Amino acid sequence: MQGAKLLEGRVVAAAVHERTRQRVDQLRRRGVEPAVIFFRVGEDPASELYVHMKKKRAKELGILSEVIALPGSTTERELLTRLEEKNRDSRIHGILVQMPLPRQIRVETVCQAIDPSKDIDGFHPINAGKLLLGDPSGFPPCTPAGICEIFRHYGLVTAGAEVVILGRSNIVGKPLAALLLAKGPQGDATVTVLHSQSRQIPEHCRRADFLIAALGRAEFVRGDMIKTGAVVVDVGVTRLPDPALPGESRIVGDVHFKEASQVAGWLTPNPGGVGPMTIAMLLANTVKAAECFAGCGEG
Ligand SMILES: Nc1nc(=O)c2c([nH]1)NC[C@@H]1CN(c3ccc(C(=O)N[C@@H](CCC(=O)O)C(=O)O)cc3)C=[N+]21
Repeated sequence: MQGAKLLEGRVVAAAVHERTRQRVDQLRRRGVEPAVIFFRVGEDPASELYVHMKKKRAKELGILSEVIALPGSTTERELLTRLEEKNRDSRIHGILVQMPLPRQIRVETVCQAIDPSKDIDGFHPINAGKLLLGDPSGFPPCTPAGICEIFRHYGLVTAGAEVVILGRSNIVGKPLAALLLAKGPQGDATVTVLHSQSRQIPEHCRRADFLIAALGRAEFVRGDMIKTGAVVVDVGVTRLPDPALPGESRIVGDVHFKEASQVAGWLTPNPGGVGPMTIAMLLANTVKAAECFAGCGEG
């Protein structure tokens, strides 16, 4: 057995972007200019890169975007004041606050401060609740939604399958479990969520028809933890110094790619897998917010 087929997030993301661009054009014909605000607090090279990529993509799709970069010393109150301004601004359809945030700013407070109808990350408790209840009017979190979109694109059906998720974060593990439990061809799964206190992790993993690694530990998933022919999705992003290029870093996922590619049936590359999907779903959510605002939503 060798040579897992690649789940090319970059290709799927391009298809999502194309549909988003058509929706932007439709909105513009009706006089609505979709617009998004990206808040960034403090100096973090990775955050700067991510926000830059989001802004560049938004521009390509005809979505207006503005980056508000605040100093690392910004207080929670100051950030909330800036958020409230944008909540009230009817020209703005989407608001994102880039994570991670400096210590003095609480993530929960910030997530609750964003108007749920502009919460394109899907982090507000209202949107988290809608997700859990299967109410499609909310915003699904972008990384989990992107993973389901990859499955849909490649015709991979999770209905009835054993899905094992490694990691229980509020951003990936928990919302992904909710999406995969929902009714539908990219749902209806038997979901197991593993975490740092779980026992017999390799045994659980070996039972998985779909294995999603989102725990943030470099190359945690080895070949012997994967069922032959399984679908393996690597969400992890650990930056390690690149031995080949001194001073540079390289991305290492949560999956040992080489070993996994000998056993898995399908595998996401990393980079080029889940990452581009996160941005694609973020901009799709922005357009959904603008459509809802304009009263022409697709639901
Ligand atoms: N409020 C908030 N929402 C987010 O969605 C959010 C966030 N904060 N904080 C950080 C994480 C991370 N994230 C990524 C987006 C794109 C790539 C991506 O496109 N990565 C490229 C590689 C880029 C590179 O070279 O580093 C790839 O995987 O091919 C990765 C990671 C969004 N995040």
